[in-house]
Amino acid sequence: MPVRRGSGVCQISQDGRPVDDVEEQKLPYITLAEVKRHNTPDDCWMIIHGGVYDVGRLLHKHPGGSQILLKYAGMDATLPFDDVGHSMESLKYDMPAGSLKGLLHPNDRPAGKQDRLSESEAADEKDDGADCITMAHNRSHECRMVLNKVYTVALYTTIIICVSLLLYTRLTWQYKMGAQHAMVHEIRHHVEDNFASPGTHLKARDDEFGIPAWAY
Ligand code: HEM
Repeated sequence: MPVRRGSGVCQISQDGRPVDDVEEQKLPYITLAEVKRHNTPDDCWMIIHGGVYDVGRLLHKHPGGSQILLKYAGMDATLPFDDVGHSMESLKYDMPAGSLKGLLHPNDRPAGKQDRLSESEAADEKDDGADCITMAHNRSHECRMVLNKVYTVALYTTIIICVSLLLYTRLTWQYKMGAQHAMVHEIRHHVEDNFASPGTHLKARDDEFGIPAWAY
């Protein structure tokens, strides 16, 4: 007998307990071929998380509309069901009572996919979750390692460029100064040779123009 619980309906066993556990309901296995046969608006089944549901009575009550459900008639709708963000609770409480016809036959389950409906397999799911967290952790660690390398290479490149610029500036400056010194020497000798006795008033001129001693 179906009764309302929370926002939806759940099944009650013969001794009056709510039947949440699928194993308790002794559901039959249903093959994929059988599910595929129920693919019309009047006879619409679909597989969600390993459970085979008759969604006929949900069609016109479904908040997301009937069209979207019909799109997956006779098919495994687990991925779109999850993508939209439905919770597993939704399957239990929003699905009209008696909609769960059976479990998808193990031979027809996608490899590596767990049936979330039985407890032992729910435990496996937990492990899967832990695996996912470990994988995500490892990935983020790898990402950080790669980023560290990128930052290190960028830092060394910047240092090399700065040092090269400094060296270049220093060499250019030295070259320019050398050329200036040579010019000053040349002018001085020219003036001394032609206009003055060595070292007389030119020294005064040098001081006047601020030409330092090291320039000679
Ligand atoms: C067969 C079992 C399903 C049940 C019991 C169910 C139940 C619900 C419920 C209760 C809502 C409104 C609140 C919520 O987002 O949880 C909803 C919304 C919706 N559902 Fe489903 N649904 C089922 C399957 C599907 C499937 C297979 C699809 C395909 C993509 C789907 C698409 C949607 C969409 C698009 C919305 C509207 C979401 C929004 O407007 O935010 N549903 N469904």
